[in-house]
Amino acid sequence: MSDSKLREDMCFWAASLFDRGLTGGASGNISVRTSDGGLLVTPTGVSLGRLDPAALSRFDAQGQHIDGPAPTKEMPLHSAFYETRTNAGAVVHLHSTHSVALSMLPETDPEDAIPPLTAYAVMRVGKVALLPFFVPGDPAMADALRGLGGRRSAVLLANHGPVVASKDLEAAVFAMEELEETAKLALLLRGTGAQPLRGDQIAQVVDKFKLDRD
Ligand SMILES: O=C(O)[C@@H](O)C(=O)COP(=O)(O)O
Ligand SMILES: [Zn+2]
Repeated sequence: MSDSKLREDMCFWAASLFDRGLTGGASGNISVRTSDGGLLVTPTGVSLGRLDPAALSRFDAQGQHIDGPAPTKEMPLHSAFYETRTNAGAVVHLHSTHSVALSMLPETDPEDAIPPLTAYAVMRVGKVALLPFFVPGDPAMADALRGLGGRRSAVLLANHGPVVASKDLEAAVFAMEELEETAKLALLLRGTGAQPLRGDQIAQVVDKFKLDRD
């Protein structure tokens, strides 16, 4: 895909996420792989609702900032995803309300923070690891992600928000939407005795769609 189409897509999806209230203020950030192996990255401190396609940060394939404004402070986290999941084509981080709420509940399983409530969540999101709280921009967050060895395409940062990597930007946005909807369902169903999918049901979905889920 051309650089200009990627820029347009980033601004389109960023505005769509912002307009739907999935992240507010200047929160959240997005990066996308370019055809030359570099990255286009949202600038720090800018609302996802007001991105300018001509004002995105650009990195070369060696990870050097080559033009555009200063990138998101979460660049180490985005880089850690690309390092450990070599087929990742996009990374999206938001402060979506229900996911943030779930990250703070004592019963949230750090190994499986977004419960497998529906087949679509299993297909789009997979198992989500809960990472501890870090101050935004702390490179230690990237080290914690590296510690997962690329086994997870989505993580939930405690008291902060979700981060998703996927093959391209549209897939990352779809996964993020499903992660947030599943977190919302989990909160709605809290204390009702509602059951997530059983292991054998998850295995059927994994088998049919040839997914990775360990
Ligand atoms: O929570 C934070 O401060 C960051 O993780 C964030 O969401 C926005 O930071 P920038 O991308 O540096 O604007
Ligand atoms: Zn954030």
